[in-house]
Amino acid sequence: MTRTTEQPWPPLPTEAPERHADAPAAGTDLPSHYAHCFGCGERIEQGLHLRTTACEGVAIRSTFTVTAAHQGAPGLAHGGLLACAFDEALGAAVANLLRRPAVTAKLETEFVRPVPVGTTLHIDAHLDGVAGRKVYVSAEGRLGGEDGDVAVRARALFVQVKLTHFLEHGRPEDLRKIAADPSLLNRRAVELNP
Ligand SMILES: CCCCCCCC/C=C\CCCCCCCC(=O)SCCNC(=O)CCNC(=O)[C@H](O)C(C)(C)COP(=O)(O)OP(=O)(O)OC[C@H]1O[C@@H](n2cnc3c(N)ncnc32)[C@H](O)[C@@H]1OP(=O)(O)O
Repeated sequence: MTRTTEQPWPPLPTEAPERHADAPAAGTDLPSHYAHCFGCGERIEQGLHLRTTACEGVAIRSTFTVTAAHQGAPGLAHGGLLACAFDEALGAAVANLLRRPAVTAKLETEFVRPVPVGTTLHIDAHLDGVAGRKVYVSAEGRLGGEDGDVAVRARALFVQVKLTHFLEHGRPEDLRKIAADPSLLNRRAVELNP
């Protein structure tokens, strides 16, 4: 079986991603983009509670601590939730560094080592290339620290979208909740009307 990482990446010619002039400075802790996001939201008790910091260049670093609520096999993280953690970290890289809203079109994950409950996964995500609205981004997750063994690799295609994407497709009652309490959404993450 061919491993994901043996296939060319990005899969087509791209331009080098350019960090937006207003992207958060390296070392800045990035707030959750939405309080009810399963990946980073503070209002989801059993969510992943990813924490993300901007790095130099076109990179970010996230941490995710696996809890008993995230099990697949006894004492081990569920692979789907690990994929979710990477979706979140990759999306945070795209949105915060390019400052444009984008959604995941394709996400590939490679599970290299089991991730036990109680482990903190350190996820380094970096933008790899841009082709029109398409943004190619990849990440590695290490066990226990930035020098730990790689447990998961992921790469994804994000497609930049307009604000209308969320307004047209989002459930009206959730959009109304944001209108009533704008603090649920971090509007500074991206330029909503570039
Ligand atoms: C008031 C609200 C404000 C909100 C503000 C938010 C701020 C956010 C801040 C911070 C976020 C950080 C964290 C987020 C983390 C979580 C991210 C997620 O989980 S996102 C949910 C899951 N993903 C979806 O639900 C997408 C569903 N899919 C779609 O909506 C469409 O398919 C979409 C937008 C991806 C593309 O549709 P088209 O009609 O716009 O464009 P077309 O022409 O189809 O595709 C564009 C290009 O991409 C290629 N493409 C699309 N899908 C592809 C695929 N699967 N594989 C390969 N290429 C693909 C196409 O071939 C095309 O390429 P060519 O330009 O022609 O070269």
